[in-house]
Amino acid sequence: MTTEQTKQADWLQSVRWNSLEDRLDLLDQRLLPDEIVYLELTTSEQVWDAIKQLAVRGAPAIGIAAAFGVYLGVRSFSGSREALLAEVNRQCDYLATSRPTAVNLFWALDRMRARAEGLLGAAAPEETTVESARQALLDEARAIQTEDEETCRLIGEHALSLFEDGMGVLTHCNAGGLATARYGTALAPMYLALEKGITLKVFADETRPVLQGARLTAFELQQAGVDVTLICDNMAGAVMAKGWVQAVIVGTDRVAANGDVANKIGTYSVAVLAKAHGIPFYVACPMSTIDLNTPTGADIPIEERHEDEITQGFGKRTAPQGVKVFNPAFDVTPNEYVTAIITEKGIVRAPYGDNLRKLFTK
Ligand SMILES: CSC[C@H]1O[C@H](OP(=O)(O)O)[C@H](O)[C@@H]1O
Repeated sequence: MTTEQTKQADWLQSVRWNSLEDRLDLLDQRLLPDEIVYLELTTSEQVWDAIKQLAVRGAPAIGIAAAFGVYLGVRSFSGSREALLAEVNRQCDYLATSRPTAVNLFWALDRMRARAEGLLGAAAPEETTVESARQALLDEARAIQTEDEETCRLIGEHALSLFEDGMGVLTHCNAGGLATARYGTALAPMYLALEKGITLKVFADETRPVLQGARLTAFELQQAGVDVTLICDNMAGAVMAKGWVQAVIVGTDRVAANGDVANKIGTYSVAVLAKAHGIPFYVACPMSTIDLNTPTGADIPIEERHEDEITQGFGKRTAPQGVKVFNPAFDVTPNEYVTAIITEKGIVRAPYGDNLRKLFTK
C-alpha cells in the first residue's frame, strides 16, 4: 500500500479522491450515523446520482463532488482538443441538473468550464494536449477541495470572534465537515473553539424530514467531543425561551445579492424565533455561496423533493397513503432576520446589497 492509498485524513472526509484507483470515494451520508460506507465512483452518472440522492450533500461538498465528476466524465476521452472542450461543457451541463438550489454546484462547474476554456479554447496554448488537459482538470477539482478546507477554517476563525466561552449556540441542519472539505461553515467555530479550549454548548435541531441535524451534526460534533444536545425542530423556541441559546448559526446554500438566505427548510422559522428572543442569527458561508447574479431570495430556485421523505422517512410509514404532501428542501430567510453573514474574508453586516458587493472587490 502506498502512502497515497493508505493516506487517510484524520477526520471523516465526505469526499475523497483515490489517486491510485483514479476513483472518487464518497462517504454515503444516507447511512450515517450507523454505518461508515464509501461509495466508489468512476463515472459522472454515478456522481450525479449521489448528489441527487443526498449520498453527498451540503453546498461545498456538492460542488467538490461535481468537479471530480467532470473529470470522471472525460478521463477516458479521446479526440481533438475542441471535442474535449465540448465534452467538458456537456458534462458540466449534465451535472448541473442534479440539484437546483446550492449555488456552489454551479460555481464549481463554472470553474471547471473556465479551466477547460483556458486549456483548450481559441486562446489556449497550442502545446496543450488532450492528456495534459485532462490531468489539469483533475488538478482543478483537487484545488477546489483543498481551498475549501482553508476557506472553512477562516470562516471558523471569524465566527469564533462572535462567541464567548460557555455560550449556548443553536444550529439547524448540517453545515459541518460532512457538508464541506473539512470543518464546515456553521460548525467550523465549534471545532476551532475545541482547539482553543473554549466551551460552546451546541443545540442541534434534528431537521426533519431528512434529519441532517440528528444523523450528521449530532454525530460529527459528538465524535469530536463537542458539547451537543439534540432537539426536535419544534423545540427551538422552548430552549430559546429558557435562555439556553445566546446565538444561532447556520449554513446556507445560496445568498442572494440583497442578503436573503436560502437554507434547509425550517431555517426561516428559527430566524423568526431568534428575532423574537433578541438572539443574533448568523449565517456562515464561503464567498462561493454568495450569488450576486440572484437579486433576491424570491429568485432562488427551491428544490422540492419526493413525498416519501415525509410520509415514510427511513422506511417506516408515518402518514396515510395518498395524503397530499409539500416537501420543499429549503426556505428563504429575508435579510432583515440576518444579523451577519460570516465568510472567509470576514463578517458582513447590513446593508447587505452594498456590503456583499464590496466583499468581492476587497
Ligand atoms: C455548508 S452547506 C450546508 C447546507 O446544505 C444543506 O442542505 P442539503 O443537506 O440538502 O444539501 C443545508 O441546507 C445546509 O445548511
